[in-house]
Amino acid sequence: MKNINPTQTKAWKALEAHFAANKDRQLKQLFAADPARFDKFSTTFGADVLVDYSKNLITQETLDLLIDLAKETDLAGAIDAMFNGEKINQTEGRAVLHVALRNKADREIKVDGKDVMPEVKAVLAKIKGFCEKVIGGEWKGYTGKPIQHVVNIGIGGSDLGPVMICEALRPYKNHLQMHFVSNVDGTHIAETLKQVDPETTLFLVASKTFTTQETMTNAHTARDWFLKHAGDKAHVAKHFAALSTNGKAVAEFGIDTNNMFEFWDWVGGRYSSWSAIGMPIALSVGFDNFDALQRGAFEMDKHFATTDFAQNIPVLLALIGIWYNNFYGAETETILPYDQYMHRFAAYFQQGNMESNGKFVDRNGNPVDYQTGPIIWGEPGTNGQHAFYQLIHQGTKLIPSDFLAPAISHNPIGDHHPKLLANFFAQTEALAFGKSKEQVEAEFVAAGKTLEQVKDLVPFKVFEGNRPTNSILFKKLTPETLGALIAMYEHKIFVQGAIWNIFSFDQWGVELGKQLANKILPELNTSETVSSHDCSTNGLINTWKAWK
Ligand SMILES: O=P(O)(O)OC[C@H]1O[C@@H](O)[C@@H](O)[C@@H](O)[C@@H]1O
Repeated sequence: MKNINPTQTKAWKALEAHFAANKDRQLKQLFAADPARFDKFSTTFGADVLVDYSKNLITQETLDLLIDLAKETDLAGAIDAMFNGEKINQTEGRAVLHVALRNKADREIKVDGKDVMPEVKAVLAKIKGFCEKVIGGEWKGYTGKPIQHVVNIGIGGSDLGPVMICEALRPYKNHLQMHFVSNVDGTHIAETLKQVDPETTLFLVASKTFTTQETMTNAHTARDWFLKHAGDKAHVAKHFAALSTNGKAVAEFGIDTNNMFEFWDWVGGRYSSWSAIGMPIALSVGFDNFDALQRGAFEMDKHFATTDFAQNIPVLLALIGIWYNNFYGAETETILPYDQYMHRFAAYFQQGNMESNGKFVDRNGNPVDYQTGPIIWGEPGTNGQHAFYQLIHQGTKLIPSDFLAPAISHNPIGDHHPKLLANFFAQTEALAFGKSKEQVEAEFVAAGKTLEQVKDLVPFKVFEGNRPTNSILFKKLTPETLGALIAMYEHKIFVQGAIWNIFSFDQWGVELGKQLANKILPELNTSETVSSHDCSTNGLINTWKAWK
């Protein structure tokens, strides 16, 4: 991967000039000037996904300049480096190969000269066999009963993906009851254990490192609870499995290594749902659907790796994001799925994006003097409409938004889906074109008011519009389509990190808090007044000691 400061490129300077000359650009005018704008600025992925990026503050010239930026910063080289297993996660000395986990082609992918595909396939086959036994009822608990409940214990990348995907694929789920415990707050495990039966529960301890405080604490509590009921430690083997890269720690915990499903250090936590970390998905919807999810992602990988930037969906979305982030000064982006099954999708990419590109140091180790990753947030429509859309429509901040919706609902009840989609279509229209003072006045007049009567109210009812959006309409939320959408956002993040010249696959920013918490924990276990910190931290700890 080349090491190029994006702001020093010719393309960046040209983009700055282009922005300065066009910063008052209006979507209304862009659409009025070109009735074919939708045809020019929308594209399809296969037969099932339409990406409409026409409601963005861009022209062909903007896109051409952004593509120049991608070329000048050697995005093509970065893509090749990732797909070929180069150690692009340099601060951890690791390759970045979530694409290998879903590589359905007969393509070798080498790390340190060794093809990783045989191991990937072997673990997938082991997951398949295990899932078949558990789902089929052949895998029995310590009293001979089949498994009914699966409790995944993991956090961050070892939780968010499986939760999000299991929720999104609910229409495909079988009889197994899925539970997810992540928070170290005892409430999370306590409330979960109330719902399950030790005789019919399988615990999955999901941790890449198998050292994460939250996960290990919850796993120990789960094992203690289980042993209180089951008595004999030999029964642990029937009720605990591990999803991890750390075989030694798994064995020390007491999990039978036959029940360990391995992955590798070249799988980033937030990109690990495709690995053994995806076991809850395979258990919940069956291995074939997990495979279909991977196939959808693989199709997006092929598209990403082989399509010209001008038609490359993750590249286009990334470049448009850079346009707002680095030229318009937008701080945040929303992800707004009009699909209740996707209710954790934004939360998933909050980690995916913010942990990847929340970096202030470039690949030389120097602080950057430009903006990097945006703040990602969102909720499903239409709930968001009745909560925070006010600010997107009429606030003072520019919030580029992605709207996603399925054409066909899994639950076609009455007229729910047309109503949902009417909102989906209406919102991007309202955001783009707004409502002018003249329109507001005309509405009042039509309702029998005089302009004099309403003049004080008019300004509050005006929508400036010109708020940019992408619309991603897909046929139905199938495993394949979900896989493709996830991979699309993964690659968008990759493209942005590559252009910003940052390392997207480490996460040192999570370490300091962990370190300090480890230092504070023993201090909480004494009755002494604490004075080793700043006065605020001391004050908080000592008040807690007085109150507990
Ligand atoms: O899977 P383990 O190792 O438990 O890590 C869980 C999570 O920990 C956090 O601190 C982050 O580093 C995440 O990227 C990671 O997914």
